[in-house]
Amino acid sequence: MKQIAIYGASGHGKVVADIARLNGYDDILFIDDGIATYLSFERFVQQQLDIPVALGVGNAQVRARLYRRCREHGLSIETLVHPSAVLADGVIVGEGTVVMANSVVNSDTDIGKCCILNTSCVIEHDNSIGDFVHIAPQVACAGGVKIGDYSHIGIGSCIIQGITVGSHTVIGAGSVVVKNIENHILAYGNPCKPIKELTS
Ligand SMILES: CC(=O)SCCNC(=O)CCNC(=O)[C@H](O)C(C)(C)COP(=O)(O)OP(=O)(O)OC[C@H]1O[C@@H](n2cnc3c(N)ncnc32)[C@H](O)[C@@H]1OP(=O)(O)O
Repeated sequence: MKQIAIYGASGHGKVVADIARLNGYDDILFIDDGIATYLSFERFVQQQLDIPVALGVGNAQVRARLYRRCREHGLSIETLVHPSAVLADGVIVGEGTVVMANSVVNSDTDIGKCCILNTSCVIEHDNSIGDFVHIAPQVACAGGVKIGDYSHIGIGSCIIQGITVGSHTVIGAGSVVVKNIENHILAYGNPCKPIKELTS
């Protein structure tokens, strides 16, 4: 039996579990501190199971907190790639990142740690994606795009070549990003424009 724990038993956690199964993990347990039917993190640590943990939480701040907690306890954090995803030559995928079904990441792109590359996203060549970033389903990033840590690129958005999206920034669903967007900004629309500053 190949065991893994998924930290977070929400909808996102279920999809992560499915990818784990497709990577040969046939014994999956969920850790969740908010739902009594699942193992709490504290109880998981007490059991000293010595199995890897994958992060199953969509919110970037929470995911970062859970990542640090796991690292503090010396747990190994699994990186999961769906078998249908295509990762080109020279792609680096950081620890704890989950790459979902039908995603394509092209040459020489760096993906940070604990990112979510959600279903059917396309990250073209020479992108630089920071840590704890969520690229939602069907996002397309053209060549040479940079995205800072903790940012969320909303479902169905596209970003043209050479654009920089700052850190802690949220790009709303269906946006067309044709100009750089600063750190800590909520932006959306076609063309995508800053709407307001974000404090977290
Ligand atoms: C597998 C998964 O599910 S992964 C998750 C995928 N989901 C996403 O990526 C969602 C991304 N989130 C969004 O697009 C959200 O709408 C946000 C973050 C941009 C804004 O959310 P909120 O701050 O709650 O905005 P709210 O819903 O109150 O809307 C405020 C106004 O902005 C407009 N608005 C909200 N989002 C958008 C958007 N993406 N594009 C254009 N206008 C928008 C609304 O129509 C509303 O306009 P109004 O005041 O004229 O009525």
